[in-house]
Amino acid sequence: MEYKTHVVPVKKNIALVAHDKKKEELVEWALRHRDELANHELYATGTTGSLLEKKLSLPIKKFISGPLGGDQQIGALISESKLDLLVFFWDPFESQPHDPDVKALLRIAAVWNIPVACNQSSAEFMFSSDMMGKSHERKIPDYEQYLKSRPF
Ligand SMILES: O=C(CO)COP(=O)(O)O
Repeated sequence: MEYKTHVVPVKKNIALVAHDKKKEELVEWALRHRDELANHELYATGTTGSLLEKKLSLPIKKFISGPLGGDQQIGALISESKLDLLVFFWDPFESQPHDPDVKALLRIAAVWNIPVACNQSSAEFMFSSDMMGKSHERKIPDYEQYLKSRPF
């Protein structure tokens, strides 16, 4: 795969997602980082977004609920380079009816090389990075080159 450079702005597009038994942890983390979150554009799956909006009193662009396709909507934005960070507290102890969608979201985040925080400590690391407060660069797949490399 050939890569090219994508410039991520200071004001980042951040997706926030948590499975039901992880929602409390995400809310607790988000409340501690409310001031930083307020500097960015926030996105979330339906239920997570409604809960965070209530607790944080910050505007959040809400997709539909995860089991109905919200993970896939977030994945679609990642593949268009419209999301810069993913905070996804997924539940390692519960299988989900939409496990294939969860796996697909994590895969597409890896393909497009976006930082993913899967729990409180990785989210702490992410938000303590000095990259949070400035523009930075990220390598993303070069789609034009990819097409040229196809044998058809
Ligand atoms: O299921 C989810 C992520 O896989 C989250 O969906 P909700 O935010 O709607 O609960």
